[in-house]
Amino acid sequence: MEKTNNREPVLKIVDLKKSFGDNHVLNGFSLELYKGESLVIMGKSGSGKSVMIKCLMGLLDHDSGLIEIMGQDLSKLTLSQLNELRTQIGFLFQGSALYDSMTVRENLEFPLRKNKEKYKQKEALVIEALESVGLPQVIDLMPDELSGGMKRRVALARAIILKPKIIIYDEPTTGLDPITSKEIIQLMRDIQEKYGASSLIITHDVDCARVIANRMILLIDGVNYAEGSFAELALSTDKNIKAFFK
Ligand SMILES: Nc1ncnc2c1ncn2[C@@H]1O[C@H](COP(=O)(O)OP(=O)(O)OP(=O)(O)O)[C@@H](O)[C@H]1O
Repeated sequence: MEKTNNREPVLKIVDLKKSFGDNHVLNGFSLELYKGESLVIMGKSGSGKSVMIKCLMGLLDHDSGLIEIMGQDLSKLTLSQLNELRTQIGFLFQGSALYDSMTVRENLEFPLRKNKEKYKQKEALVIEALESVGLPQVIDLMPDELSGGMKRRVALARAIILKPKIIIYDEPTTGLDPITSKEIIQLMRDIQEKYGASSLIITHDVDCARVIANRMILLIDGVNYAEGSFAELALSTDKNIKAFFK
């Protein structure tokens, strides 16, 4: 049974630990993501952000700790339950990650292929998702006919096509110029509003964090080094925190 309400997190990580041999990447990382919230995670390169995402998507086994998605303990799910849960999570991969040999339409149909009901409505769903990102006209183009910003929009359309309750953004503005970055950030806000989803955003981009974050966590040495609003963290005098806001 779904236990989501405003006070119960849609996503909960408690004391997550993950090592690769002597490389202790996550040493007790925790987070709670609430309904309708945008939570930004910032951490240096190599601090374990991708490892954390892989653990919470069930793509990598964690050593210890709890991961709960919409009230369901990930470690207790069968593969088919896990796959079902994954359909409720939209994922914007670093660098868009569209399939180059498929048209935009085929890229967007891809997440629908395992759901017979949704697949029947694929035309309407593809058009709706493309309209949400302002690009209905590119439906029959190939990815290499699109600009970087358009590719990111199409990738975002693919991430939301199943109307997910949680959207995970991995470096959503990386590789984009400042104006296109602003457009993508605005789009993320529009989508948050339209779909009422909760967003987990991994980013190095301070401007992105400033605009989008309701709350932030700084990940250092595999733990939550600091948490707070953008304004609270940006005013900190701690040198490790200040380093993020230079
Ligand atoms: N499958 C793996 N096997 C061994 N070590 C790994 C594996 N995946 C990640 N690591 C190690 O875990 C650490 C964290 O890597 P991770 O990719 O999570 O960093 P990140 O914070 O996402 O970095 P970036 O911002 O550059 O993407 C690194 O030291 C990396 O070498």
